[in-house]
Amino acid sequence: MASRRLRAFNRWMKSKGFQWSDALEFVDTPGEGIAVRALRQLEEGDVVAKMPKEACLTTKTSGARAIIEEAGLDGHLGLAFAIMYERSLGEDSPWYGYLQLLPHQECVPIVWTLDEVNELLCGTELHQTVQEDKALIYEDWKENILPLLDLEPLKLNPKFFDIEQYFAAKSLISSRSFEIDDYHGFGMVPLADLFNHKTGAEDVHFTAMSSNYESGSDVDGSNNDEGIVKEEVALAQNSSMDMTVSIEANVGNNIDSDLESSSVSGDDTSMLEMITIKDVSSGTEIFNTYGLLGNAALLHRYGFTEQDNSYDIVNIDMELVLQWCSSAFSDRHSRARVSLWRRLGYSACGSQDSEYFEISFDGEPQIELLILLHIMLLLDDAYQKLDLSVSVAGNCPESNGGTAHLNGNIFPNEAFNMSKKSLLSKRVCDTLLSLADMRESLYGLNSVEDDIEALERCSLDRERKLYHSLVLRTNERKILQKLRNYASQPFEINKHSSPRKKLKRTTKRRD
Ligand SMILES: C[S@@+](CC[C@H](N)C(=O)[O-])C[C@H]1O[C@@H](n2cnc3c(N)ncnc32)[C@H](O)[C@@H]1O
Repeated sequence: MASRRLRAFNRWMKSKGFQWSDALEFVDTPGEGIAVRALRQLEEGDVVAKMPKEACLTTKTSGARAIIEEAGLDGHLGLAFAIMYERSLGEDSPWYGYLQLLPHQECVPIVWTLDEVNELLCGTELHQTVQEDKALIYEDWKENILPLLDLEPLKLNPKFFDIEQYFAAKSLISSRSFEIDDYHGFGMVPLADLFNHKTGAEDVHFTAMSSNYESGSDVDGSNNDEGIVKEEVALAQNSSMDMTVSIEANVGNNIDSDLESSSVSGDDTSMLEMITIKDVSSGTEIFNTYGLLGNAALLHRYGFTEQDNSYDIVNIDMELVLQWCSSAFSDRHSRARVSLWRRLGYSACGSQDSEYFEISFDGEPQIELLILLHIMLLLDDAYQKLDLSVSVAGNCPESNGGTAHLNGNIFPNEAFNMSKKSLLSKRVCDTLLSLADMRESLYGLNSVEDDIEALERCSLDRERKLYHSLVLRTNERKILQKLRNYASQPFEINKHSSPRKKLKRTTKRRD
């Protein structure tokens, strides 16, 4: 039996022209939220749901469109305003049936208190990011939303637009918005956002027929269907959203089994679709995937983590490397060596303001870090020789990556053949061990064993924030332990090492 809020949502979807397979069951579990399950076997390629774009909550469809455009609220800022605005209308909002199903906010770290952030995320990849996010979100609100409350003709009820409501709206956008198309931009897509995530195990894809102009209501639009392309639509910041489905008897606008035979199928640019990408067994949850994300990114955007997430990474900030340098060498030495490393065409991840080196799930450091440490530790003679060759060869064009230089004539040291193994001298390994200790010290006084024990004692239901932050902490610290193992027995490890996975940096990026 569907919960009351689900029944209301089903009625709302029906009234708005949503279509979904009667093989989908929406399951509402108190404390856990909603999941989608398969009531019967689904086959690869089944269109299991169709969502009208006009029924999605976007800056174009919201009643706040004129205010948003007049105030120049772009992107997520505009969408957050649209959500707050529709919420402020209560039952008068065309999205009331949808909004009543949503949680007030998602438990992502931006809605934690600053004390919780500082206590629970200390040392993790998210600590600084979330501190910065909270400050920036507050600034955005103060600069862009607050002034609108004073505008007489708008008559906005401040209660629905205060900072707390803004954070709540931002948390919903981060955890459940999709990029719809060029016209709508990001938006809330009812039904599509009911599917939970499983890393690397998607059952469905979310797709849209896109065209240059999407809406007849757009003054500039011309309903030109030329160049229609069927595209996978991304869940918010991600490249794709995959899902698994769950079952329960739907009331409302159920469509007989396979929606592909329905009248709206085909190149209909006004509809979004959910399509199974593999067979799904009866009775199992249907998952989407929000991308191949490590726990820092999962917690940051969606408020949960996964045990044994092989997409986890730890970063060593350039600042930490420079701290180590200044404890071992003069400032002049450090500056000159970093400068040579850069002139050879190397760089770290991130921007110049916040550079970092990745340590993979297996504990393998990014090669650029090894090369920097190698150069830092070169004896003066070798350094002078290398510096001279780089100068003679002229400025290294940036397009010519460091690898080419080191493999070619510019790097004269024969031993320097770019394999990780050749870079792992005793001194480089010792430095890696020091860096691992320095990085570890950021977690505070608790040992990793303390954290593991705390996690075992922790209840996911009652202490959600603590639980997920402990999963993040312990997994990061296990990677640092693997880095230590790597640096302690480099040749053994390198014999078996696999190519480092190229992982997308997700935690220090500004959304
Ligand atoms: C797009 S919504 C999915 C539907 C959601 N369960 C609901 O109740 O509406 C994303 C949110 O669902 C939850 N979620 C999704 N996948 C999860 C997972 N594998 N483990 C724990 N929570 C998950 C998280 O709270 C996340 O922010």
